[in-house]
Amino acid sequence: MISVEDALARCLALAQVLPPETVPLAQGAGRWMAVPATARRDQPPFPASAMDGYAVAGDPAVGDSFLVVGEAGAGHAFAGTIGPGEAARIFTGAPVPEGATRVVIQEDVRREGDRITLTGADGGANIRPRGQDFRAGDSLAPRLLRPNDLALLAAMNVAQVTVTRRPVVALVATGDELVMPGEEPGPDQIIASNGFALKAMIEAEGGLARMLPIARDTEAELETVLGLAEGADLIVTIGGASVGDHDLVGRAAGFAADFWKVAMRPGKPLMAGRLNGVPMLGLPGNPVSAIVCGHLFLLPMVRAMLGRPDAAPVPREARLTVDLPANGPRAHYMRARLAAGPAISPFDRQDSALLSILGQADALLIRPVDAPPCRAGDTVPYLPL
Ligand SMILES: Nc1nc2c(c(=O)[nH]1)N[C@H]1C(S)=C(S)[C@@H](COP(=O)(O)OP(=O)(O)OC[C@H]3O[C@@H](n4cnc5c(N)ncnc54)[C@H](O)[C@@H]3O)O[C@H]1N2
Ligand code: MOO
Repeated sequence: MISVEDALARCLALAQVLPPETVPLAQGAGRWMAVPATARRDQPPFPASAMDGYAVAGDPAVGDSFLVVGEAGAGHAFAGTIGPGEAARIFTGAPVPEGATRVVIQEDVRREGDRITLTGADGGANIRPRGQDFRAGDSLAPRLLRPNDLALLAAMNVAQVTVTRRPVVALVATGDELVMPGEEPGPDQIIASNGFALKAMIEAEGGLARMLPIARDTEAELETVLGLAEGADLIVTIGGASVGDHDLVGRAAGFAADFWKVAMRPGKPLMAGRLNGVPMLGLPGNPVSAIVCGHLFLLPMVRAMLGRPDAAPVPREARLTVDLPANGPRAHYMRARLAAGPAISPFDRQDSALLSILGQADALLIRPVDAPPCRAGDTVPYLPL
């Protein structure tokens, strides 16, 4: 058995960064930027009014009056200059005319014909300086593109964004006992569940998951289904990783193992290697084992293929709420719940078949190999789920 750290390093070494591609901005959501983007203009490109009102010069006081000599709207500048005693009607987003130094909001003005008199003063200049948001040449560093980033890129006049090609991950569930949700299981069958969590996890990270048909427990069928994974950047099998007579994944034709078995709980039978040259991760079948290994190894591989520098999970720290006994020779990733503090409470039941517990968990409390007993109040590492 190898350590979790060694297993992760080996998984990351199997994952190569994929090539970039250019997509229209409207298709950029959830994609990983491959190179920085550069603003092509200042924003705002001119001093802009922040309010509806009147643009005036100087530092006027209540009671002062001005002649309205023109109008500036968003998209329609006033070409003239504002001199002493003059004002321009102005609207939010409009370029502030030459000579004007502040915008008096219309609530602070009485208008009679083409004259205005100040009745109040909100005190602000109400002018957004040119380039206050960003300047031409400013750059946006690579990131997973969220909706806010797309608006920023659009404002920068970046119409297309260069992103890493999405890693295509083929998911192959194995086992005679499995049927898909909605099908009628036989008396000795269960519903295949793990692939649904893994697909959602992969896609939330910017990958594309292809769920292949369930492979029954014969070498021939496993080979057929693995053949359908052609074109995938990463093949992920679920189940059939352990030592039973029907655990066939490690013996699949074309599979060259890099490692098998990791000193961890859950997830001991994890394996990785290449299937006919394509990186392959063999997840254990127990639902919690498959999903925990998905967080610890599969998502880091997806991130590495995207070219993300932050591929490996980074543990955080929380205060333990209960005493825990010494840990054994396998690192334990205990399903746990976080509270304010943060405080962390492991669930009493840690069987790796319990999806109902995983559903209530929002963290994995990490108990390192051979960790001594812990007391309530001790600081412990965890990974958020
Ligand atoms: N003698 C030993 N037996 C086992 C060992 C061991 O070291 N020695 N390891 C145990 C551990 S730890 C795990 S984890 C499991 C993993 O075994 P496999 O990867 O071979 O998984 P299966 O046997 O195929 O399935 C285990 C369990 O999970 C259910 N399963 C499988 N796939 C799915 C799926 N897609 N969705 C939902 N549930 C699934 C399957 O029905 C089994 O109940 O081995 C232990 N045994
Ligand atoms: O360690 Mo196995 O991965 O369920 O319980």
